[in-house]
Amino acid sequence: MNQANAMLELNQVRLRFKQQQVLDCISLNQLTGEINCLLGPSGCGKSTLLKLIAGLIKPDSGTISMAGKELSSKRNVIAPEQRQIGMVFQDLALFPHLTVAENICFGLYQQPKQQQQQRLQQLLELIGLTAKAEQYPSALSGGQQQRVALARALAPKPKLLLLDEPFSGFDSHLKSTLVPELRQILKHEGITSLIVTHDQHEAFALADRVAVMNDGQVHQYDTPQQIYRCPASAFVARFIGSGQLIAGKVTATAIETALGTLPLPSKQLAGNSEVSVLIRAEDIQYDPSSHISLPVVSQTYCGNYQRYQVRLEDDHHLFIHLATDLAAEIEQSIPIVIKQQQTTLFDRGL
Ligand SMILES: Nc1ncnc2c1ncn2[C@@H]1O[C@H](COP(=O)(O)OP(=O)(O)OP(=O)(O)O)[C@@H](O)[C@H]1O
Repeated sequence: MNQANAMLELNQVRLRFKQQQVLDCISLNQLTGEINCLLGPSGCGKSTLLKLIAGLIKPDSGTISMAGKELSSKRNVIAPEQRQIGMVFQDLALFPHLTVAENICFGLYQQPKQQQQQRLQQLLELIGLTAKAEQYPSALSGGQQQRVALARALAPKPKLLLLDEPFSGFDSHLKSTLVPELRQILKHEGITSLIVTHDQHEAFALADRVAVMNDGQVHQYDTPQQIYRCPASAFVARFIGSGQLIAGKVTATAIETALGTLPLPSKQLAGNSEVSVLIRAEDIQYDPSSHISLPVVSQTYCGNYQRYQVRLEDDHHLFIHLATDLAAEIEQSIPIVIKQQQTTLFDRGL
């Protein structure tokens, strides 16, 4: 990684709230112009980390730097308003008594009027709301308000933009258009952005790199492709793509599992014969010629596929996705094969 090109650097950042270690040794290195996401379950520390970067909270130890300049450390904390960091919070908080144009120009008051107008027109065009410039927020849809909040944060050209769950409260249909739109706007502006989300699909669609967090720690910081293909921990494997772990036994030539024999991975766990094997629902296929047949415990119709919960020999349950025309009943056995491109193993019990 090119350190000279880093916009945001977090080095071993730690924070406790009373007895709870909320952030534990967080190190990240975000490049200029990159979009990164903090992804993790509720309560893992994502928003707290954003507040530390914004300067609203001070770390117990570690350092936060932006463009090579130290922003926060035990001895030194630069005030939030002096950080050149833009923020969009969950509740958007547009000023209801100001028009769209006035909201967007809010952070530009120190600039000459003509410059303000130029930036305003540029941003209105970018967010596709030129016709709404004189409207008040109450006359806009949720998606339009979200775009205005984004334009307001982008207006002063911050060095870094922090967005906390920018799509919370939006339905999945609206999200599917807003998410790629947001990425396009951020890339067009070239603004380094860090976005908090608990939604994997959102993170994968938005980010160049994703930091997967749990219990105040970053488990993996990598591209969406690497995180999906090569999860660094059992937590990441389960959290991303609804991965499931089943028991496996390593022999000299293969891995024996309840779903059959799988090839040995290129990278093995040292000296461990009892392992957990990552299985994704989409890697399992219906095959009438298979000698492995698993009884159905429950089924859910999901439109373009059917989600079955099946029982393994060791009584553990597994989810598989099969074509909707199969229509298997409860306790009926389904013959399946596993088609994995690669085998991913973890220590048993993780
Ligand atoms: N001011 C505070 N005082 C004490 N504990 C706090 C405070 N703020 C957050 N916490 C605790 O810190 C942990 C992390 O909270 P945080 O809001 O950062 O999580 P999150 O990952 O953003 O969750 P969510 O996705 O639900 O917003 C939680 O256990 C929370 O209860």
